[in-house]
Amino acid sequence: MITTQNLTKSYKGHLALDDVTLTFNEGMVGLLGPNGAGKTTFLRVMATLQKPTSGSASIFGVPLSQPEEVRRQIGYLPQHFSVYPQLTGREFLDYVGVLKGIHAAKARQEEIERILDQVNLTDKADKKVRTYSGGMRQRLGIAQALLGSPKMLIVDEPTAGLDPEERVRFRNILTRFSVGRIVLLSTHIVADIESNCRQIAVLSRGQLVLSGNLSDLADVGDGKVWQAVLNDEELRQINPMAIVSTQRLEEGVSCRIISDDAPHPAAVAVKPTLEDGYLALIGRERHA
Ligand SMILES: Nc1ncnc2c1ncn2[C@@H]1O[C@H](COP(=O)(O)OP(=O)(O)OP(=O)(O)O)[C@@H](O)[C@H]1O
Repeated sequence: MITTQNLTKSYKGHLALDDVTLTFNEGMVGLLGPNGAGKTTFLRVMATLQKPTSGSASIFGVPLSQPEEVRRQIGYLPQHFSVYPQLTGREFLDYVGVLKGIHAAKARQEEIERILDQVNLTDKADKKVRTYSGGMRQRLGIAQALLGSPKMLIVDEPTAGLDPEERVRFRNILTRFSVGRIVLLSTHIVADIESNCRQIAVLSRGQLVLSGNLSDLADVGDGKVWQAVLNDEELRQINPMAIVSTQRLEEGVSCRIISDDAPHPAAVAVKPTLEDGYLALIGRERHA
C-alpha cells in the first residue's frame, strides 16, 4: 500500500504538489493530469529523488524519510529514459544489476534472462541499444526497473512517442507485472489507463482533484456530455474548447460537446466515456 499525507512540494514558492493525501492498494494505478499538473514531481518524490517540502508518505509502510529502504522496494522508469547506446541490452541490464547490488554473477544472469523473456527482448538482447526501436527501449526501461524484484514500479509517461501497437504491448506488459505489486503509471493519455487501471488519481495544478476508480472519473461527465448535428453556422457559435469531437455527415456536422447546459436546442445528453469525464474534470478545474 502507498499512502501520502498532505504531501507538498514547492519550487521557489511555486506549488508543484499541493497538500496531496491519498492511498493506493496493489494493482495498476493511473496518475492522470495535463502537462504541468505535478505528475513527474509526485513520482520523483515517491522515488525519493526529491524531498517533499512538507507532508509525508510511505511505501509498504516504509516512510520516505528512509530513502535507502524505500529504494529497495521500488523500480523506476523516468520520463526521459536514456541508455548507453553502445551497450547491448544484456550488457546494460548487467550493469544496472550490479548498481542495484545483485553482486552474485550467476543470480544476476538468471534474473536478467527471466526479465528479458518477460519483456519479450530475449532475441534482441545481444544487439546494441542504439539499434532498438522506441518501444524496445521502453521495454528495456521496464526490464531495468524490474531488476531486484521491486514491490512497486513507478513509470512516468511511458507510452509517449510509441506507435499504437507498441503502446498496447507495453500496457499489457505493465498489467502483467501489476499482479501482487503496485504499478504507478503517470500519463496524460486516458486510453493508457482505460483498460488496465482500477485505481486512478487526477492531479491538476498540483492538487489532487479526484481519487477513486474508473467509473468515478466517467461519472464527472454525467449530464454534461451532449451530441448534436449542427450546420456550419451553428457550429461556429459553440465554444471550440467545449467540443470533444466532430464528424462531418451529409446532413451537417455531428459534434460531441461538454457543457453544463444544453449547448443547442437539438443537443441530446449522452452517457459519458472516461475521456469525457476527464475532459469535464480538467475543464472545470481550469475554469475554477
Ligand atoms: N525543477 C523545477 N524547478 C522549478 N519548477 C519546476 C521544476 N520541476 C517542475 N517544475 C514546475 O512544477 C510544475 C509541475 O511540473 P511536473 O513536471 O511535475 O508536471 P507534469 O504533470 O509531470 O507535467 P508533464 O506532463 O508536462 O511532464 C510545473 O509548473 C513545472 O513547471
